[in-house]
Amino acid sequence: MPPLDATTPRSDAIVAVHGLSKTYKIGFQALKRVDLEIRRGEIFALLGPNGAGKTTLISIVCGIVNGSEGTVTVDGHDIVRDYRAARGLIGLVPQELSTDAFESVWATVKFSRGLFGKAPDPAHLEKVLRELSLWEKKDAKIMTLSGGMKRRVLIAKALAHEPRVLFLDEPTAGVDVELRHDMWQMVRRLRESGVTIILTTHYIEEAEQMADRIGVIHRGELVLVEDKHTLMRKLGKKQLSLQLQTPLQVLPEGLAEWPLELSADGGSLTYTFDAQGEHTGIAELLRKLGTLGIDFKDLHSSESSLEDIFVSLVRSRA
Ligand SMILES: Nc1ncnc2c1ncn2[C@@H]1O[C@H](COP(=O)(O)OP(=O)(O)OP(=O)(O)O)[C@@H](O)[C@H]1O
Repeated sequence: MPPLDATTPRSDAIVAVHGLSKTYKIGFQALKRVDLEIRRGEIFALLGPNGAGKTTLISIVCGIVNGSEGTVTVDGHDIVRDYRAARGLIGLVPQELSTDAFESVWATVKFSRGLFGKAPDPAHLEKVLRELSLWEKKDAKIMTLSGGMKRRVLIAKALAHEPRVLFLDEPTAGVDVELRHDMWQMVRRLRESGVTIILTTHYIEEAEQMADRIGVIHRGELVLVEDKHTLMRKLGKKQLSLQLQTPLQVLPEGLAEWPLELSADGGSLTYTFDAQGEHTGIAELLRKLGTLGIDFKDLHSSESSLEDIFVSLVRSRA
């Protein structure tokens, strides 16, 4: 099925992926004709269960893995024909640090910039290190840093050559809450400075907090690309819970046609309805309860989270 993306006019795209497939040598197809356009200046979250193909997709765009079919351009530069120009626009924050542990923070970040043939710019590197709260550690050897600091070094390395597009592969996997929030703030600041951000994550909360748009990848297929708020509105459900004055033993017959659930103790009724629908049915339900003599002492409503939506999407395709 093609992704449900009616949202991206072409001229906006800073990364354009068309018909991208990847079959690994062992014959496993990790990506199936993926079409995706990332808009200039957005934060795009790529969600998917383990093994869905997120890292494969990122690795192809960054030139680490070769695609089998299809094209990818970064700001108009084809990643194969025009590799150096395309790669120079990209910063990649991988999951693991593979830098020499005996190097200082400053040396490793300086080296990263040099890799892209950029002229030395100590002022830029200082700015990056300061923004990541690494300036005090600039002379420390990588091996002496905490796990959180090492993560920051990964980001500093990726930003050393002033990329226009930053890929973050599971940026906050295994980091504590404080660092996670610091990272979110940093990502937002980067976006404000005009950098386009693409992140993969298992943490739905991260996508919910950060992303402008969300792509869901499942078994190598991009099954959906949508504006975050539209996604939550479109696929979200709302629930109305009523705390009953007197517990019910069973759901009365008069309510059989309503999508209602009675709690195990009979003390509350939950009504699930389409959050987007014009007609919620709440007024009728409350009238019906009145005529049946069912009184309630409290009521509250809740909306499904992105997590509920994601789980039901992936489940429906299992
Ligand atoms: N070099 C390889 N050779 C063969 N199969 C591979 C190779 N690299 C990845 N795969 C397979 O391709 C599929 C997609 O892997 P990928 O790492 O892209 O998934 P992912 O969505 O990033 O998963 P995770 O969230 O676990 O990191 C997996 O089934 C994986 O086993």
